[in-house]
Amino acid sequence: MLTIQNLTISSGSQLLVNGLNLELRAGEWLALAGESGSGKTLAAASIGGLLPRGISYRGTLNWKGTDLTNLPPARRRKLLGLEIRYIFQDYQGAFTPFITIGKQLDELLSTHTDLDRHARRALGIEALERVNLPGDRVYRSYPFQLSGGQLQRATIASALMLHPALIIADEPTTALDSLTAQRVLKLIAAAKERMNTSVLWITHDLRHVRKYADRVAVMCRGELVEQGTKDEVLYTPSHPYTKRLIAAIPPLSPDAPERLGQMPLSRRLKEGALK
Ligand SMILES: Nc1ncnc2c1ncn2[C@@H]1O[C@H](COP(=O)(O)OP(=O)(O)OP(=O)(O)O)[C@@H](O)[C@H]1O
Repeated sequence: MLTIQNLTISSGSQLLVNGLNLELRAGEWLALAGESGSGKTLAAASIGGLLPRGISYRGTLNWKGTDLTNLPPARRRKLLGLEIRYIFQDYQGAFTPFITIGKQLDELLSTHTDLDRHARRALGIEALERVNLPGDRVYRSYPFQLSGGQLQRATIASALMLHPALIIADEPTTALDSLTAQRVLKLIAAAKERMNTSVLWITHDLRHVRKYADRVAVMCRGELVEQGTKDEVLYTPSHPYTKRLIAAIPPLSPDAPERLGQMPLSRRLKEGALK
């Protein structure tokens, strides 16, 4: 479905991502993990043509047989409205501040569908209710009237509303408290089940990976150092960097750090340090 081959991203002479190869299948949740600065965000941004100014790339990006590197702007806008949707860590910037959530959902629907005003409103409210928000009220609200967690759920409602084939989620839970983060993960997992949506989940936190991902790819300093099924990467990591990343996962229970720290890695994982 999505194939990335030999993706190289640079800023002037500085190489930021080096020869990345990745494949994402329909209905699959791929976690792209790695420490801050390892190139995850840039790799994900290149898929939608969203690289910052001054950053260039080469390589092959293929989406369902379409070459993403040479898309005309109108086709790219349509692709990003309908088929591939991003969810970012900075959900505060996802909506324009002084336009109601409803109007912004309505604009998206009127751009990409032929639905009439009533059907668009109903669909917008339904999308908000699917992410457990009080649909009618949030539809009439301005972004600044919502809490951080509500706003992130509204961005997810917007991203899922048109049943995209791929969600690219760039650390969407980092700024949320852990309960809200769990809720967001569950919402995306439910959408994956319901609509066979593929998920590219960018994270530096491997704790969430065990529960939700099918496969894991690990980046270090711009290079892919390891990829495989979740179990392969988490339980039998082969690269020293992956081993360090897993060893650095904080234990879940505050009263058990020493006990967990003394356990062999495989047992720590099984005991839930990665839930
Ligand atoms: N606009 C830019 N201009 C120059 N260098 C950049 C730019 N954006 C990112 N970089 C550099 O590219 C490298 C990869 O950055 P990227 O944001 O992809 O990392 P990341 O793995 O997503 O990190 P994080 O988890 O902190 O988001 C870093 O060294 C970063 O400093």
